[in-house]
Amino acid sequence: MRKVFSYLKAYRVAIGAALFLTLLELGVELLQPLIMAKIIDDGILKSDLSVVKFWGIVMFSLALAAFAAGIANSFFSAHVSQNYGFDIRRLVFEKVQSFSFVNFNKFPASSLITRMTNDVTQLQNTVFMSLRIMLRAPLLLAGGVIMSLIVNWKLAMVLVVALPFLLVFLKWVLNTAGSMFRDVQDKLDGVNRVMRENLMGMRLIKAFLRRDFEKDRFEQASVDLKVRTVSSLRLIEVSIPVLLFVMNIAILFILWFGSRQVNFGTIEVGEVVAIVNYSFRISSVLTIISFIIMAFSRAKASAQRIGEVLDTEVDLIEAAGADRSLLLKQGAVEFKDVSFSYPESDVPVLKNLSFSVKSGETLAILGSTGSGKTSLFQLVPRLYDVTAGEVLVDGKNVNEYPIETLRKGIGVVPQEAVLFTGSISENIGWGKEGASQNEIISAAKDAQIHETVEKLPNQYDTRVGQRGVNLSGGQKQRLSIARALVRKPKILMLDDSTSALDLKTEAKLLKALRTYSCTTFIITQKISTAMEADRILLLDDGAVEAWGTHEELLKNSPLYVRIVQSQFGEEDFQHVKGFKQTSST
Ligand SMILES: Nc1ncnc2c1ncn2[C@@H]1O[C@H](COP(=O)(O)OP(=O)(O)OP(=O)(O)O)[C@@H](O)[C@H]1O
Repeated sequence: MRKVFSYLKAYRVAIGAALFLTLLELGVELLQPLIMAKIIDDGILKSDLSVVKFWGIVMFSLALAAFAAGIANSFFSAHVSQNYGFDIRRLVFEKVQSFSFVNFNKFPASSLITRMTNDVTQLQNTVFMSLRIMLRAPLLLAGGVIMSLIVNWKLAMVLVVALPFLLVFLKWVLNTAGSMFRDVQDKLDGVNRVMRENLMGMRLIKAFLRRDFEKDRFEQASVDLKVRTVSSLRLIEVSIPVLLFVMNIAILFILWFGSRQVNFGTIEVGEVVAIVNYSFRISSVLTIISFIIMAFSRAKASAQRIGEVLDTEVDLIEAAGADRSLLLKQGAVEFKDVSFSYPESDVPVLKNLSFSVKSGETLAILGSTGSGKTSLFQLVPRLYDVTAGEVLVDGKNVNEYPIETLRKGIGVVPQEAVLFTGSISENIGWGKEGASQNEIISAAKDAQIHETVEKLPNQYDTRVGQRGVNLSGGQKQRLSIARALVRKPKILMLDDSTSALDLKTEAKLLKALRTYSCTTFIITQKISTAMEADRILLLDDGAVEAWGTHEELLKNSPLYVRIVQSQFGEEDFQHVKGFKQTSST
């Protein structure tokens, strides 16, 4: 938490200015009752109008100065709080960008969004409030007591006795409210999670008629948030009457003692008025302090949550000795006895895989669902690290490459096409920083999406709706492929990315890919696609069932033969066998 607040150091000058102006305002506020006492005792009670006039003008001038100081303070406070919020949001965003998937598992997306938005706003508001009033309130409290002691120490002892009780009580409220607001922020994560899932799955919810079910789910999350918020606020609300009750009793004492002393002639009326005035100011300050406590408790919880993100150790890091000069030149890939299990599970997903793909070759990966195809993909660009064995690119372990170099040379097309809000052009160009329009169009042509884009109302400037809502599945897939092609990767990895394409379009795409000097991995379920590859890797339950050319697999792998038969039927199977044998001779 301390670390989160330490980023305020960058604004120490503006903070200093804001605090100085607060002190100015505070000084005026503390002087006012004294001047008032002077006007009453030396002016009104002695019927001396010149004293009333003089001190009246002084009081007015001071009020003007305090007004100007207040405005300037607001300016500095807003400057510091907004910039600080901006910095924290950027830091959290950058940190999240560096997260590995293991880190992501610790923080659900909805929670990260709340931390980057609501939690940062809480901090921002608290910093603003601190610079405006948080310092002023305790100082006014202490100043009020000191000034009362100066006016008449005997009478002011009432305040000296009452205040320690109040301060202990306030500390208890602060600690208790802190943990309660932590719960509130966690419940807010819950509401965001349900909301996010609903917005993303709206089509499914409508198609499955699950509106009422989702409504109940949302209501439950909302009720949880409301209950927690109400109980936290209630604590603060209850604290205000307690504070005021104690202070009112203290004021009654002051009036009772004061009036007796006035009768005995040991104290001036103005002095009693001044101390009562200070007491009322202290009462109002205590109310403000309750609200400050609320803000601070919330900020404390938010700072903890932001601190958790910033302090997270990114476990997938560049090796200390990564060779910065290393370049990914050929794109040859070799798996050497690779085993892998996801970090939070002991179940091996890939078992002792060994195979290699020469530069420029195409490898098709086949296997039943859950056999580990996507997991295998993730090891090449180091989205995960192997548990055992080695993944080599151009003969070097992937760990030896700077992560940026490695990933720059790889074009990944994920199973589910991910598009961003923006134009078609921007979505394709996203794959390569500074891609020219010609490069974008050329990639689109090879990905077989150019003709489709040309028919759109604004061609390449057509906006892609949220997550590509205005595009078909096949169009989204081809845009994703274009995005990977535009970076002219040395290794291209297509994760079942042609599943929504018709056979003719797919054939054209595969032909275009041959013109790229890159090593290509294609996860596919279709034998017709696999047959186009130089080699095929057949995975079964995370292990290599077979690896080789189509013909070799037909000879050596009964499982491959069964898959071919199931997709082509016995008659066409003979044809497929013959066709491939003929074409290879
Ligand atoms: N993030 C994860 N954490 C833990 N286990 C996972 C994770 N992702 C996948 N798995 C498990 O790893 C195994 C292999 O999954 P993977 O996605 O690699 O299979 P796949 O062959 O690509 O499947 P499909 O063809 O259905 O896409 C599965 O049993 C799956 O449950």
